[in-house]
Amino acid sequence: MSLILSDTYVQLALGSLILLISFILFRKGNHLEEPPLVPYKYPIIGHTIDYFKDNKNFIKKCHAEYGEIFSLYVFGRILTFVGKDLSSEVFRNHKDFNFADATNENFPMDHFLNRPQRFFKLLPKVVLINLSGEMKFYTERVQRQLIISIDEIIGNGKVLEPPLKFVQFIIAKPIAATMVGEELSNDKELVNSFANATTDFIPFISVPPVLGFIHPYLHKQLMINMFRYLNNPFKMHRELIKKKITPVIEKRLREMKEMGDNYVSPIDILQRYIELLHKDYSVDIDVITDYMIVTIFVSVHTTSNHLTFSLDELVSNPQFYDELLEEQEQLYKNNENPYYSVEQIAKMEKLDSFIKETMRVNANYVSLQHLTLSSYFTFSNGYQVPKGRIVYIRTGEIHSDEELQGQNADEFYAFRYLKKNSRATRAEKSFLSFGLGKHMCPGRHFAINEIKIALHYLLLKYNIRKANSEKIEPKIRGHFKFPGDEELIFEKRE
Ligand code: HEM
Repeated sequence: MSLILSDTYVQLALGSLILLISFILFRKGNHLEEPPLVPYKYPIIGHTIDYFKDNKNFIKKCHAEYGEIFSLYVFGRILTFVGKDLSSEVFRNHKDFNFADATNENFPMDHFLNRPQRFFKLLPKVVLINLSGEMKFYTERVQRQLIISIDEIIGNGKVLEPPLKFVQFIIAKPIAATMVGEELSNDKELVNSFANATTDFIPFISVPPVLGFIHPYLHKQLMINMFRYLNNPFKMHRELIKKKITPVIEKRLREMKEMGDNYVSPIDILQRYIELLHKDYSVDIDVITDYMIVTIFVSVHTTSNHLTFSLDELVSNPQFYDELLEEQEQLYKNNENPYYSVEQIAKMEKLDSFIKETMRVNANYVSLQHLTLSSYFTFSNGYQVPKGRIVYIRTGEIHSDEELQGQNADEFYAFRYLKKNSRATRAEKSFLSFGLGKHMCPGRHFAINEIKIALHYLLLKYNIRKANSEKIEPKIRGHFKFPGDEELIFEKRE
């Protein structure tokens, strides 16, 4: 028997038979009322080329022809897309759909770090309670560090090209001060790793999932192996972060043990992780390092991107510049203290509306992918999706819908949200840049405050302009939007 099985042809035949049976069983087992699958010309390739070539117009066309919910065949996988009528059902039913699990399919961070799935479950709570919930402790520190980093990076004036590269450094220092304390945030090597750790991941995210044409699992395995075995600058950042935080963690644990109830806890996210994860004053430093890495990953690049988008919109829409500047000058004049309080920052209402409008128009056309967790899910219009299906939200369409956004939704209007009780951090089904529902971004209060403060100081200190008269357009890669690379000119104001 073993002799027969060892024959390559017999093995191949058996393998094919198993595949065929599984395929038939899969087809037979799926009695669901699935959303329409948009027809495609080329087998295997499906809609992949149209989807990546001109995502916005292709999705628009499919919506016009197939309605609120439809499916496409992209990189060997059926993906379902929903718009303004059904998206809230995805966010509301968080036991049926999960964003982190869908992200994990293409970008398995837990695997990269050799951790089991959902290892970092403390993270959203820590961010919500200890960062966004305790903003008053961080506001002054963020301003102090932003002023220093703006001075270090732009000084008496500079041309930033591409701007995002510089903005990452401006943003990384105050985030480092919040995560690991102000003393460590003076360490240039550490801040460099905070600034670049995420960007150094981008080559991995950008690998086109061609193996997905055979099976999505193969692409995931390729990414994990590339990450683990190829020369990888991200590992260098991780080692550096570990080296820098280790003595601080050890010192803090020693003092916590010695001083007991008299220990005055430093206020930063590192301390929170130490307190939550230590056992008898001993902690696995690799676990804390990985928590730090994931926290950097969700915070630095997202905030830098949106600050850069804001600068691009500021110079591309000069009609709003003077009014935005005036608000900042008023606030500055009326401030009697060296730094602003959370309440004073809340008064930057025009700036808040401007940032929200920037986020609205620069959202990815489709985003917020959610993996279907339950055996199937039935939408209110009767269509069903099976377990394992990734459902995308047509965010761009929702963000440019006149019924939801008001008049001229395709134009940039900086004061769209002014006096409408519609802050950038508010949960609204018409504004999805921070997601919605149970998993809505818990760091949004911190992020918006940091972007506001950075813009406030930049507007006061510099005349900001672009080199030519054309509007700076975002770079589009498939369904992703990135800030443009065009130079931004910062001239010191008198
Ligand atoms: C402008 C900057 C930011 C943007 C646009 C952004 C956007 C998002 C989005 C779209 C989600 C998914 C929400 C969903 O599942 O519905 C998310 C989740 C998350 N964000 Fe942010 N984010 C930003 C900044 C930050 C910052 C500064 C932090 C923390 C320091 C942070 C921490 C998190 C965490 C922990 C989650 C996971 C929440 C969960 O799974 O329950 N984010 N963010």
